[in-house]
Order: sequence, then structure tokens, then C-alpha cells
Amino acid sequence: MEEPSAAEPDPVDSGGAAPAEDAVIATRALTKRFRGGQLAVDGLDLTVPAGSVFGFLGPNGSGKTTTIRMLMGLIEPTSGTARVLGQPIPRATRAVLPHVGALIEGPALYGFLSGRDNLIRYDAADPTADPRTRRTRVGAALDRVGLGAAAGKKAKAYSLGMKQRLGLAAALLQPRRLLVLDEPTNGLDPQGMREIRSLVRGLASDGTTVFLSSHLLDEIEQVCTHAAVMAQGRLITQGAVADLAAGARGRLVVTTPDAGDAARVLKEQGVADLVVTERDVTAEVPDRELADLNAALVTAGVRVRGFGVERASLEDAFVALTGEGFDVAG
Ligand SMILES: Nc1ncnc2c1ncn2[C@@H]1O[C@H](COP(=O)(O)OP(=O)(O)OP(=O)(O)O)[C@@H](O)[C@H]1O
Repeated sequence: MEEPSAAEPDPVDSGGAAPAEDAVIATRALTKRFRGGQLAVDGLDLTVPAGSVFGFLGPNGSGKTTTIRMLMGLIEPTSGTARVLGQPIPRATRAVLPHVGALIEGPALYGFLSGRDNLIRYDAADPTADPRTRRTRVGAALDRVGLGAAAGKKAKAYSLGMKQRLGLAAALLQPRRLLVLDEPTNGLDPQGMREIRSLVRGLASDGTTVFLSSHLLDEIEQVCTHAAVMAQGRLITQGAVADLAAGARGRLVVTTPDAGDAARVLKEQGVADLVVTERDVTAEVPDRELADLNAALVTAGVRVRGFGVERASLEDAFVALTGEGFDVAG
């Protein structure tokens, strides 16, 4: 069998993250260097499995938007390849985009038109959309995002969260195989964030693959089945969220009213990286029998209320992989 050439590498064999036929997005060595020399995306191998809610996570400036713009055919890569729904981008952009709903940098809305009329305009701009079924389609999209009751209000009277939902409704006027959402909860209040997150979960349960970027770790942990972590234009890791977090070691947590004494005993026992608060001591999980450690605490007269290993979070994984904290402020 012929080896794949450098110009057209096999786009789906990217580290065994997902089988070929299941990849909705697959990139190989995707790279973007802007004029002026800024290397925004550096050799990215991304594999997004069909049916996943895929979180594209990274601090501000890590290259998420640039990647999304390449995937949507809005800018050309400097080198490398990208496939979306099995087709090469940018070559097949026109054939692929009708199957992709995208919400990038906030929806373009007419404030003086109602939510419903905004969607009617969107639908009318789509040459494949049958005008006879327009009202039904628009009504269904509004209901889907929970804007049925507010459909007659002018868009300028909408909250930011409602505007985002209207943008999502526009992306959902046609059946889509893939939704691409760039920081969909950015700037929203907690309630608006919750609405968008539950909407995303609902869409995914209908079988649509959702690819969403975020700089919020807990958001990715809450809604995504899979994630890729970016830092400074490079992919740090990707895979199922549960596996990513499991890759990092958790922390030993001893809950006790005698935190000072507990820390002293743990230190004597060779436990490292102790953090003491009023009610507990956390530390690196030592490579030894934990029951013996607990016994040592009790023998020393430390009153132990709780003793265990806290599950590692995606944040722990990020810190373990990069050696840096996850800087949300960028
Ligand atoms: N058109 C451009 N010209 C030059 N540099 C750019 C351009 N667009 C982005 N960059 C730079 O590329 C890097 C990656 O930016 P990008 O917007 O892709 O990051 P991001 O992860 O999406 O962050 P954010 O959430 O802030 O948008 C940044 O250093 C940015 O300044």
C-alpha cells in the first residue's frame, strides 16, 4: 500500500483519537501564520468524532478563533489540511457549509426587526429554502431555542442571551450535521450561560455534532463529551473529557479540625505539596498505601473527618500537561 504523501496526508489518522469514518472534523498539521509573522495555529491535528459535543478549550489568544475560521473556509491555512464532514476545506467549502450551522463572533441582527422577522430574513437569504414553508420553519427554530413567546419583540430589546439564542435559531433553520459555536456564552450572565448550555445539550441529544470553543474549563466539563486543549497555537491534548481528567492525578484531601497537626504528620510521612486551610489539608497523592497514612494521622491524635482522593479536574490535567495555571484572563 502506498504511503500517504506529504501534500495529502490521511486526514483521519490523528493519533487514534477516533476512527476514520466517525470524524466530523479532521485536521492534519494545520498551521496559520499571519502576515507579520504571528504563528496563531501551529501544526494542529484535531479529530472530532461524530455525535460528540466537542469543547475546543484554550486561554484567550491560543488560536481557537483562527482554527474555526480556517475550518469554515473564511481564511486559508498557511499549511496543513482540514476536512469537515469528510470533505477538504477550503476546496469543498461551498458543498460543506450548507450542512454546518455556525455562530461566530455573535449573530448579525437587525435591532429594529422582531426576532421572527430577523429569522425570516435569514431564511429568505437561503436560495435552497422553500418560501412556502418559511413561517413554519422559522416558528420551529424559535421554539427550539425557547424564543417562541418573545418572537414578536424587536431584537434590540433582547438580552444578550436572547440574541445569542436567536443566532442559534438562525443556524438551526435547516437540519445540520454540525454546529460550530465560537465562545457561545461569552459575555452572558449566569442565567444566559445556563440557557445556552442546556440548549447545546438538547441539540447534541438529537444527534448533531457540536463543536464549541470556550476559555472556561468548567463549561467544557459541564457540557462536553470530548475536548481539545490549546495553548499558544498548539494542541496540548484531546480526547474524551473523562479520560483527559483521569490522566491527571487527583489530590489527597484530609478533612480535619486539626489541620496544622495533620500537615505536620503528613510532612513527617514524606507527603509533598501540602496546602493547609482551616478545615482541610490537601496534598499530592503519595505513592504508598493510603490506609497506613490515615493510621499515622489517627495514631498522632489527629481527628480525621474525611480522608480520600479528590477526582482530578480538567484544570488539573491542563496544569499537569503545561506546567502552567489556566489563565482565563489571557
Ligand atoms: N488577523 C490577524 N492578524 C494577525 N494576528 C492575528 C490575527 N488574528 C489573530 N491573530 C493572533 O493570533 C493569535 C491567536 O488568536 P485567536 O483569535 O485565534 O485566539 P483565540 O484562542 O480565539 O482567542 P480569543 O478567545 O481571544 O479570540 C493571537 O495572538 C492573535 O493576536
